[in-house]
Amino acid sequence: MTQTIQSPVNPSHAVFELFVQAQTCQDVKQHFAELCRKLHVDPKNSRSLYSTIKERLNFWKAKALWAKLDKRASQELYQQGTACINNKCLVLGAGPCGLRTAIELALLGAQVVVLEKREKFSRNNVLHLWPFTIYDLRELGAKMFYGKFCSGSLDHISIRQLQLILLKVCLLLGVEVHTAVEFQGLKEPSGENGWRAKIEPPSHPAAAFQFDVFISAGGGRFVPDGFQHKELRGKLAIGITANFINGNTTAEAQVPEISGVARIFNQKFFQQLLSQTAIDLENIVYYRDDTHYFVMTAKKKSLLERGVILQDFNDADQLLAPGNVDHVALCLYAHDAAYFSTGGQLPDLQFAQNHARKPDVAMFDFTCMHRSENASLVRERRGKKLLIALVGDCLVEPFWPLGTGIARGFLAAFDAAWMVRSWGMGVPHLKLLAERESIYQLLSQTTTDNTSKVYSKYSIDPKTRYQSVNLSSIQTHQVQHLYDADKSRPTSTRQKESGSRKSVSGYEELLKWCQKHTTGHKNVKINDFTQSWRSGLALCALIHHFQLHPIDISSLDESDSVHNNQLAFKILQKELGIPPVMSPSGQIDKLSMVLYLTQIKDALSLPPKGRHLSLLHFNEQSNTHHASMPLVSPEDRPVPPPASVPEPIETGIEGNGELCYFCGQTMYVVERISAEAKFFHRSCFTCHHCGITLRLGGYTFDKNTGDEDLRFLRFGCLRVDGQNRSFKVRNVTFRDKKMLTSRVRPVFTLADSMDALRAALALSIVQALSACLFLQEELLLLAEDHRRRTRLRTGEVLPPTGLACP
Ligand SMILES: NC(=O)C1=CN([C@@H]2O[C@H](COP(=O)(O)OP(=O)(O)OC[C@H]3O[C@@H](n4cnc5c(N)ncnc54)[C@H](OP(=O)(O)O)[C@@H]3O)[C@@H](O)[C@H]2O)C=CC1
Repeated sequence: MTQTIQSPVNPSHAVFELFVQAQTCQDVKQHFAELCRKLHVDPKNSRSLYSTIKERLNFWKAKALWAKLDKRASQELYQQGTACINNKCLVLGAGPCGLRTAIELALLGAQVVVLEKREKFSRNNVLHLWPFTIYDLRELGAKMFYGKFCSGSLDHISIRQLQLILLKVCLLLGVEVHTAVEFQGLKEPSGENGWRAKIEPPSHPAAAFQFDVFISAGGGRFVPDGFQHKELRGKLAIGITANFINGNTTAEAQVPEISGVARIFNQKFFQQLLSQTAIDLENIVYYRDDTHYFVMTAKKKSLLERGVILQDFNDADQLLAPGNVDHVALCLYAHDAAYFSTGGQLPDLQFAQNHARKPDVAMFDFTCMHRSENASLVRERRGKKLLIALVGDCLVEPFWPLGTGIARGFLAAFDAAWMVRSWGMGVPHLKLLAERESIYQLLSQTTTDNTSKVYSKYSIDPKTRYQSVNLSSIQTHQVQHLYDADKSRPTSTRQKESGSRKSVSGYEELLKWCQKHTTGHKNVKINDFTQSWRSGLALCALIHHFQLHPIDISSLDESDSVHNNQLAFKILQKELGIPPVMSPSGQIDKLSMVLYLTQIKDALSLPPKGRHLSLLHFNEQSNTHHASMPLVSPEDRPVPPPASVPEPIETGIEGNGELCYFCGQTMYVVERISAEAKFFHRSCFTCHHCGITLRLGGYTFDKNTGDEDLRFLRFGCLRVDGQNRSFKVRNVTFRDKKMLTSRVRPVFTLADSMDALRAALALSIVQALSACLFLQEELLLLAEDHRRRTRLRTGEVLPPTGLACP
């Protein structure tokens, strides 16, 4: 029976009010349970919960919230809450990202259960919000739940408040949120049961929940089984966070916030701080929220001098181990820094309490970032498939000083929900994995500038958020390893155990494939990945065998390796879209060659229409060659050539046509790096002053300010004896003016190289892996470097200079 409640004295209105205003996780859950009781709603009926509450709670204040939630729920892609009607999702972690994902899954119509091991929401630390997150949260009713939400120019919120807002929305949408429940692993299907979770306490009802989607949002240190996390550690940078009680007095409200002051912008401030307090900082931020929140980067030397760190160690873990930190001295350090930086306007600074009821001050090494190699996988046991996806810090830990954490966390939450939608709608698992990984490639590059500004159009559809997104940059054959159908052991274990064995067999397999498809060609004998390819004839033989382009192979001169290689590189780039990875005249690097040949093999193993489009440019002449081909098995048989005239291959243009900024010579993918929108050989990136090889992120630069075209850049070492060096202008001109202003190029570089990286990873060859990890490190540094320079230009706070140094 429908019960409509309109009286202003209706008790359910009062309970609703209590629910809206509740300021602890327990209160929120308790008032929500009470609201359900008052409205005679069974909270277990998750799918109809929201509509029933809405129907029965006809309260003006609630209606304003319903209007917002209805607006979001009316987006077509949710299909009126039926897109995932048959899916059951378990979300690990009730941090902001887990809860935000849960909301989207509920809107898609899935049954959603969230597990959180903490009993309380107690994190005072404050998160920087990008404009789209502010818009998104407003549209979910944030302002109603938390009146102070982003008022005025505020663009931050405490983690605790954010969790409370999202928890309230979750509960209204029928999400079950269980706190004080720890996820301990997945239980494989057995008997009639599907996938379940092993949890603590084991008797908790959530242990019986069977699901087909598992979202891991357990934070930065949580690595679900089957995923590989990569750690990127920069030069030591010690972060300190401190929260002080906000008495919300008028005097406190007048103290200006510090959205970020970095040493390089205010030398005087930091020098005075040092001389008056012996505190040496790289930067400091102050936000006034539920608490007075300070976060700063401190120099090790000053921490040692003030007795915060007891003993000096090179290893960061040892250095910051609890036993090596004097907590009282740390509190004093944070207090003095906060007091000084607010000009003494907060005279009565008292620490707020953390979850352990201790002064809320923490010190950590925040240069260490974790990032998952992939965003998703599908596991199948006993015919039951489970989609697993990562979101939030569990997927990519943010580089703290950039304030990107929650924005990228929400983007990943939307992306994961988009994948679950495809899953619910029956998209083949390899296709949705490939799409998810394609989108994941963009995540670390996202900024407020390169994401859409039309926030009102944001949805879980990636195209509404990313300005340019290629949903198929990763193809299904590249994600086969993310489909784990092994019945006995998890992927991670198998990978660890068989890594090296697979590498060896991977080499052999590739070698055999090359031998098989080049037999019968004069002067071609393949028995390794270096010497056998030197003359270029082996590559030409492969091209000839597969009839990628007509080559008169008998006319090629074995001694003219440069010409032969140039010819092969051009054809392979044109016909298969595979760029050369080395110079036609240079040394052959085994790893590069393996990578190159694997890409060729992969491309040629695809059905003809899956190859590069330009395969269509075969002609009758190719047929002639076909007749003279050696015999091949049916599955290897060359593609029947369509009729058209092949474009002539100019061998005079080398490689992919990019020239090094410094030496002007051609660059190949593996030897190319970039800084300040300039591209150059790794070996050419040297200090102008002393000639030492520079690392990405570990350099400084200056430009000739008198030159309007910014034509001359000088690069050099970061520091010598504490002083920035001065450099003479390097007299180099650009060949391509487009390079001068293009700030987007590093992003393309990243994407290009990530493709190469993924191809190499697919090889599962140990050498390839280690080299690629190195490459990825460089790429991450490159991305940070790019952001760093952007922030430098826009005058925002910068991380300390040492941060970007590898
Ligand atoms: N100090 C700071 O300022 C921090 C900021 N953040 C920021 O918060 C934002 C959101 O982060 P998000 O990705 O949601 O991650 P969070 O760390 O906020 O949330 C993850 C939650 O999952 C819990 N959890 C971990 N393992 C388990 C388990 N096995 N079973 C049940 N619960 C578990 C964690 O508890 P527990 O924490 O006890 O492990 C935590 O409460 C990001 O912007 C991030 O950068 C995140 C962490 C710290």
